Amino acid sequence: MTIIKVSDEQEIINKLTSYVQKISNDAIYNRGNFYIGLSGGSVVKYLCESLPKIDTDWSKWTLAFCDERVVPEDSNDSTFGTYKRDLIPKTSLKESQFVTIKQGVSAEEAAKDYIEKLKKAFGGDEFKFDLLLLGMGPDGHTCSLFPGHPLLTEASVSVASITDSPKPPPARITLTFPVLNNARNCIYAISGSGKADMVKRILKDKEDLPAGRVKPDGGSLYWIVDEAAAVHL
Ligand SMILES: O=C(O)[C@H](O)[C@@H](O)[C@H](O)[C@H](O)COP(=O)(O)O
Repeated sequence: MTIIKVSDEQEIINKLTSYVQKISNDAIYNRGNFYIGLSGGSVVKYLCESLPKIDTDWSKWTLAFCDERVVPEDSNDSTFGTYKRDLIPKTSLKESQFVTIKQGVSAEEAAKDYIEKLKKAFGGDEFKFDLLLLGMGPDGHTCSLFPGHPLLTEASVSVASITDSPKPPPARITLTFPVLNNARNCIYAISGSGKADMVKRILKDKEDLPAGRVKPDGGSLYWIVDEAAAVHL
């Protein structure tokens, strides 16, 4: 694991630009494509600033979601909806390059459908992402994997549904830990004093919290943390 302390959010954005550029171009050079998993929350604004600065072959990108809210795409709560509005226009990405959730169905149905969509995208049932971009909530959750929730030990499915998310909206789908820990690279982008306690508990005290359970087998893990969030490290 590599902890990268930066001064502020702008530096988080700059670091994301350089890391995602290197990882994406390595993937495209070595395998001809790049599979990235996107999160919601504050990481969205970082990525909508950093990704358009990248020099890459956008046509080789497949973009999926580490988790997604089960809401209409035009809802302000839709993670894809936000990337569609704030990222796509700044790049040559097409909507069809995004693996999006089925609309108008239950969270359970959306999760099952998402597995089928990922199988098509990856050409098989091993979902090995080149990069997952992750956030962490103040309670130590990541994706839609929350402390004390039964999904923390879910390993029989790659994508699970939740209808009691402590973070609204309640209905979501989420990648499960076997997929997260099968990634080649995972990057957390974390900022603000509101995360400082949890950053300390996970990175310094080694407490067992969901965001700390992301340890990609044979992959690389980076925590990009600004000064305010890293104050106790
Ligand atoms: O859809 C979501 O809500 C996210 O995927 C979620 O896991 C997010 O990354 C964390 O809640 C951190 O969000 P903040 O960075 O906004 O605190």
